[in-house]
Amino acid sequence: MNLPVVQACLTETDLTRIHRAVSYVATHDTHQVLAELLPDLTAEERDDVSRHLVFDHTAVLVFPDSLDGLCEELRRCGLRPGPVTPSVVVRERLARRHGPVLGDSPVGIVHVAVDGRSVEIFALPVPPGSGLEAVAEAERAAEHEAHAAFAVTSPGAVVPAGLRTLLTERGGAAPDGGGYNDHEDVTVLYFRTSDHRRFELRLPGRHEPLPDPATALLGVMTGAWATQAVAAMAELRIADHLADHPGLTADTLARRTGADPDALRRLLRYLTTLGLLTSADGTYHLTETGRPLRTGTEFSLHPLALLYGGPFYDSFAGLTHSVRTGQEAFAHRHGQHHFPYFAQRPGLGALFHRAMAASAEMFTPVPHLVDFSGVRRVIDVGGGNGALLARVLRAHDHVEGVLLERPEALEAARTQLAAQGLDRRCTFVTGDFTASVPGGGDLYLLSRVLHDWEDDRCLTILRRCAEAMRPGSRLLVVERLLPEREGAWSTAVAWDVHMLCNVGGRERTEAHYRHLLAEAGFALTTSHNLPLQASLLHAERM
Ligand SMILES: C[S@@+](CC[C@H](N)C(=O)[O-])C[C@H]1O[C@@H](n2cnc3c(N)ncnc32)[C@H](O)[C@@H]1O
Repeated sequence: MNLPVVQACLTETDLTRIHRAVSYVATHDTHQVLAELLPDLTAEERDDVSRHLVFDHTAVLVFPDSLDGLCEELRRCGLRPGPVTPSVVVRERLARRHGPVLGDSPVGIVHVAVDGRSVEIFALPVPPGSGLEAVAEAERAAEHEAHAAFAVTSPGAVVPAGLRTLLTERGGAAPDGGGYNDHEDVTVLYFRTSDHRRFELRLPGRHEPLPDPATALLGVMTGAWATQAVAAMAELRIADHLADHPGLTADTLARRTGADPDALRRLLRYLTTLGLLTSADGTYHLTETGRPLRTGTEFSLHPLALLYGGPFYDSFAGLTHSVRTGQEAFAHRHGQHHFPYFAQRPGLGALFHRAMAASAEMFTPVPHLVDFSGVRRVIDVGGGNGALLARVLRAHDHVEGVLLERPEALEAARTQLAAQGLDRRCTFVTGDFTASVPGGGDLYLLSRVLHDWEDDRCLTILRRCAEAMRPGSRLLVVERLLPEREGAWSTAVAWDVHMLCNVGGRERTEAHYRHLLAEAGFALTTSHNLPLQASLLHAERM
């Protein structure tokens, strides 16, 4: 007997993609999908998130001969398709990507139930001779419409707002459109993970849409304006005025800072939207974010605001030059590397050292993370204004210090340590760490030095240290570490571009430092997290 010939409506590839989606839904729970999509969230954060949402479905776009044929074929495979409904959103997205070739071809949606969840199958019919084969091929390769979807289970506005913040700021996901669907009374928000996978949040009710792509991009593009607004706030010492007299009006502030009242009011309004000030009834107050711009406080960010809005800002305009050539734009723009440039301009040099001290909070735990019992002498190589060495000497009375620096920086260090009564326990040495490093230390410090240089120069500095050290003596490295996973969020990623553009150095992963240290004769033993996303690497001279 001849069996009826069943005409396949889906290609083998599309059928496999549907089966893969079904098996994914059947074998993954909310936790597993979150872990796959957002590996940067901690386990606690994922637990928190999964209290407010559940994994609902995955989606796949296929290209059957016809929508009826698709449902028949799904049934033949043992799947139970629901009714086909038209998909306006996916049709529009396809039309945007492929233009008029799409004509008025419909796009259907059909859901297949899988263990209480579902697979959402979008289908663009591609009958033979329709001319849509190239569209199908391109879409299969790019998988633009594939996504995982979570249904948010907590009603109200608070949870969705918190989820958005956590997913974008901690999870590294980027908003990718969405909108309100009034048939279902659901708001759908799309996100892209850092490795470009797409997921969707389905929120019951109407919620603020995420910024449209152009608005989001404009926000990024105008970041330089924010840098300058903060620098102007620093130059005018607005934070000091408002800290001394909270609730000043723009007119009073203008009189006290010598500014134009209308222009200042406009600046203050912008700073308010940036979160540095609040305003009520025409009076202004500092926020917690604005407070570190006060001068004369420990860890004041005032000098850093001036530096980032000043010479480093100018050279950031040459970032494309840096990217084309691999050379720092600072030297291209100012004619010299920043160390000699600042050295010839004492005001700028002093500003640089004060700016480095602004982040000295990262050093606070260092004296307690290391065993100093057998340490008599600590050598701080490129010690800047001595902020780290001072903390070590203050915490450990029996330790004496040696600070190696360029001549112009040594005075700042001497003054700092003298102000704390520590200069008698410290020797100040002028020198060049690429030529030699003082011997006789039990412990060596290299804080925020290696990130200033490319690998070759780092190896030279590390080898000079190794030559000065006895086998078994220790080296501590303080740096911001790049995340090992490409695409993961970290402040080090932005600073790496700053190092490229302004300094000619780079930020590195822990593995990169381990490799450099090994090349120079050190074994990296442990690492600790420090405040401000810095790390302390412990290495031993082999
Ligand atoms: C980024 S700062 C870090 C300062 C300090 N260790 C800290 O963490 O605050 C780098 C320091 O290296 C010093 N430096 C640069 N080239 C040097 C050289 N060839 N020899 C000694 N010190 C140098 C600079 O003067 C600067 O103070």
